[in-house]
Amino acid sequence: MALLTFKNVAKRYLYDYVIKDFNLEVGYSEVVRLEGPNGSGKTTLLKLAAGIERPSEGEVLIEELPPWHLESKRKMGVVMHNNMTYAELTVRENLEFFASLYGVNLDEAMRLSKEVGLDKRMEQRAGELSFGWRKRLELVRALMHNPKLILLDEPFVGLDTPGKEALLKLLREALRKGSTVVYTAPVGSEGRVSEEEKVVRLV
Ligand SMILES: Nc1ncnc2c1ncn2[C@@H]1O[C@H](COP(=O)(O)OP(=O)(O)OP(=O)(O)O)[C@@H](O)[C@H]1O
Repeated sequence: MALLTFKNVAKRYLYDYVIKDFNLEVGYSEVVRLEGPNGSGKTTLLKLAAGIERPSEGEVLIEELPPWHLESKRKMGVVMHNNMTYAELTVRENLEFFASLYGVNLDEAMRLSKEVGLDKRMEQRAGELSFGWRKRLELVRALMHNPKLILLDEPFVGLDTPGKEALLKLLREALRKGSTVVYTAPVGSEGRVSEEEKVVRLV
């Protein structure tokens, strides 16, 4: 059984098809890079995998269930362009809130925070963090429950070298533990999650 399956998937908004007849099987401990120009449907594919959007045709599955199923949601960690952490809460409050939401111990969030240097910013409000530090917080928020499937929309965009290194540190650790990573990247852009990643080109 694959971890993530797209079976003859199409997505259209009104009459315009963004995705047509898309098929992909992603296995365990794999890294898949969805690469394509602006507007090719990368974000749409991630939204379909995350259950944020439903396909117009075909089927998306996380193991054997649709991605909007609660059991599927528990298996995934998602970082899109919009932040899911709360601007008005401090870093610590956000982590406490999401840990209770996921029903996990705060220890893992604290450990991950330390790995990327967020431990020194615990009392800062999330809304006051710079782009790169907010991204680190989003990543810790997405990884604290050890998801099997990590979905990231253009994770390298806007990060400086230390930011990219922090991102790769956490992702490589998750991969070693058996997680799968699916991420999008603008065509020709730099930054790779893994040497052995599978590249899916969109047009
Ligand atoms: N909610 C929506 N309603 C209508 N059209 C949409 C909607 N969301 C996306 N689209 C259209 O779908 C197409 C693909 O968008 P998508 O964001 O998936 O592309 P992308 O490859 O991620 O692009 P980028 O690299 O610019 O982020 C675009 O033409 C976009 O205008």
